[in-house]
Amino acid sequence: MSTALSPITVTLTGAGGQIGYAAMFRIASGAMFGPEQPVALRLLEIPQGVKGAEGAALELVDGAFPLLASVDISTDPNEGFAGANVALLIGSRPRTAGMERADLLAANGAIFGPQGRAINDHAAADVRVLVVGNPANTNALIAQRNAPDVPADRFTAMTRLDHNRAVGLLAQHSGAAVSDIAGVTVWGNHSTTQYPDLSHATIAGAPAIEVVGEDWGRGAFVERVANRGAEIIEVRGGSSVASAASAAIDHVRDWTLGTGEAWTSVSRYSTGEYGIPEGLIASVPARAADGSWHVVEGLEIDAFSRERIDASVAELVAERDQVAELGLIPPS
Ligand SMILES: NC(=O)c1ccc[n+]([C@@H]2O[C@H](COP(=O)([O-])OP(=O)(O)OC[C@H]3O[C@@H](n4cnc5c(N)ncnc54)[C@H](O)[C@@H]3O)[C@@H](O)[C@H]2O)c1
Ligand SMILES: O=C(O)C[C@H](O)C(=O)O
Repeated sequence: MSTALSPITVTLTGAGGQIGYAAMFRIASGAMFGPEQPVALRLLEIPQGVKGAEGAALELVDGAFPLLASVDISTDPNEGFAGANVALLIGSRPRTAGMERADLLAANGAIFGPQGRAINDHAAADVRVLVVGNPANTNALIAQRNAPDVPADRFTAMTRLDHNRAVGLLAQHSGAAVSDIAGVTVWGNHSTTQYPDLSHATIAGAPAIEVVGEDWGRGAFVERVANRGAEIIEVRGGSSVASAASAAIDHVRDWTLGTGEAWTSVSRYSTGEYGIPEGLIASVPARAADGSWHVVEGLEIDAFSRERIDASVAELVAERDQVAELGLIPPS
């Protein structure tokens, strides 16, 4: 199919890895921007991962995707982010045996600092960044703080997978359809301190917490969603891949095309909403319109929710302070 629209350039880091592989074919097929919008893919890897990206690029050719305008592979962030409209930062340094949290943050700082600078200097003026690689929120903070010329609200981290998990598990538990569920929020960090909150959620218009009961809705449900990543690792023998790629596509699609009245969960640059310190990349309820996220404001937060949100935000503050001590973000 030929079309008059010019391609949107999407740069994927970690393109030779699992999530990159699962994401790129769906992006090429139109799942991210719709069935009319061509895409140009830029695959950014490190030398050890480049063969995986090359293999995927061969398969992209074999997919004969009508919307796929081009595929380029690079190991140089300055080249890989050149002209990027959307940057999916998936590649990161996983925690290995014996590694302390500070070592993990330092190793990722060495990735996300330079990538932030490359985005700052070479991406398109409208660039939108989604960080998937863990620890996603603090990696996004590092990238954002190293990109002073890019508006801060263009940097986001992925809590859409947590949001989708919450919606999926709520549907499964209640027997409702996913499409009947609204108003779920995941607050805080993409970690086990996150708070999947049903206080404002509805199932077919009825308050979710009344349908499922407070014991489950504020007990087992919260723990299951927060620990779902570990559950997947235990059952699959590896961390979530297709659901993570799908959530990344949902996040960017909503950001670009809008959510309408429904809200979702996005880790975005805080401007102080709900008492979250300014400058943290924290998960909040948000709608998207005209290419921007808008925090859903005015939700009532009861004592239980306040405590859970504060605990997750405290973890983000601690991570921020650690990367500041390591010199990975410039002083504020
Ligand atoms: N936020 C979320 O909800 C969520 C969900 C699932 C996984 N994750 C995280 O996503 C990340 C990727 O997962 P995966 O399963 O694809 O891992 P993977 O190991 O299969 O792939 C990672 C790829 O990143 C590449 N890479 C490493 N450093 C890079 C750099 N500086 N530039 C470009 N590429 C680089 C590696 O070579 C590798 O090919 C992990 O950190 C994982 O923990 C996040
Ligand atoms: O939990 C993990 O370590 C992987 C990933 O962040 C996930 O949520 O599946």
